[in-house]
Amino acid sequence: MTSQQQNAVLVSAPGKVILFGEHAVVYGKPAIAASLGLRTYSWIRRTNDSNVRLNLPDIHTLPITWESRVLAELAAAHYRASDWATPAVLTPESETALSALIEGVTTPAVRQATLAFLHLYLSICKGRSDLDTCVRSALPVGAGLGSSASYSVTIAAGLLALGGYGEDPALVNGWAFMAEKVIHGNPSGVDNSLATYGGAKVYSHGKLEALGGFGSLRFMLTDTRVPKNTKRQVELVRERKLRFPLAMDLLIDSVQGIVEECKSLFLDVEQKRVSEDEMLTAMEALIDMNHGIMSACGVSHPSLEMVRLVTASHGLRSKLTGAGGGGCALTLIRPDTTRETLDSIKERLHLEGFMCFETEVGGVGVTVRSDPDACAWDSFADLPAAEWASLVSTLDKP
Ligand SMILES: Nc1ncnc2c1ncn2[C@@H]1O[C@H](COP(=O)(O)OP(=O)(O)O)[C@@H](O)[C@H]1O
Ligand SMILES: C[C@@](O)(CCOP(=O)(O)O)CC(=O)O
Ligand SMILES: [Mg+2]
Repeated sequence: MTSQQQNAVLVSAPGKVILFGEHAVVYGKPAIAASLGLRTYSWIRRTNDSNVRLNLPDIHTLPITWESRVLAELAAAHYRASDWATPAVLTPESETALSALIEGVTTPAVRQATLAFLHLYLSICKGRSDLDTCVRSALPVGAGLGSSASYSVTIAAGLLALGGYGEDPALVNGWAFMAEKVIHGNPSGVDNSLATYGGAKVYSHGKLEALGGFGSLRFMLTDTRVPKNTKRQVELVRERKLRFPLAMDLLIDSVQGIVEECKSLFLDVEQKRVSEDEMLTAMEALIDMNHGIMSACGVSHPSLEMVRLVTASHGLRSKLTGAGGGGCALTLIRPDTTRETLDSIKERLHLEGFMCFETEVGGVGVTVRSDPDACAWDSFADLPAAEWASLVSTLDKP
């Protein structure tokens, strides 16, 4: 633990893209995922105004403010036994107590984010610090790119650093997982692990293993802008699994097979047993198979099928990525795909109201800065989107 408390921190953490294994990973199967170049930024500073303020300009216009005294009383009543060094889940009793603090907040997205923040603040800071927190993301929120996990990681890392409890990634990841539980219900842990550690990895049972080969692939992401909620999507799969266990267990096992096939493909390329071209063709088949299984699990959406259709008409393969039901699709770009082809795919998808982008994968995980320049961001919340994007693009270059 670095014992020095900070007055202000600027924390950032990446979103993620899942290549294979979403949903099945909730049932203990491995998943292949990588961090994204798009990140969430949390700016947290101490104040002496007897308040705790949370500003979430991406999803809520006004900051939400609590008196620190009220939070300290709540911490004494419900968080007495909790300890910053031991990540703990939000209990139903504490949730009821916290809900009373956000009675006026009716939007589910804002409630989930606020509850997650309060749980971390009360566990780690125990209501003892007056704080201003502002979170802004370059990621689309609720689109399958792990915004909830990068949000959780930045809050956890920021509160731990501000309290002088150091920057231990395992601890940050542990608390972020608890915040993800507040937002998702039953997360696998893949998203918060990627947001904490970054890179291109295989995630299995809480552990990450580096995966060579992934970084050399090129992808396009398409945000269908159809809103989805991960908690609901995970529940849908669970309901279907309860209703049809014999069929669903086999589908979930097949996803594990796809992940294993992908791992061995990367190995084959590394050891020159297959050519790059053969690997890409096989990868395309795996993308089709994984998407088909997700569709059979009930988590596709007509908008995602539209992305598949449009990209397939230009010879490219796509699958949903993340929880599905809307959100993003991932398209594998072949090295011989021309700029004109990509432009015409994007043009066609824009006509559907979708947004396409290409971004780096495999960059750094969470970073915490406490230098005055980075932290004196008084206009953090108010900068117009374009200026804000150009400011953050200068930070966290891997
Ligand atoms: N920048 C942000 N500001 C406030 N809340 C956020 C932000 N990013 C994520 N969240 C929280 O995470 C939720 C989205 O999580 P989720 O449904 O898992 O989608 P995803 O993780 O795929 O973006 C939001 O509804 C909100 O509660
Ligand atoms: C569906 C799932 O596998 C990934 C969810 O990712 P996202 O919240 O849609 O970015 C759930 C999980 O792993 O916790
Ligand atoms: Mg999420």
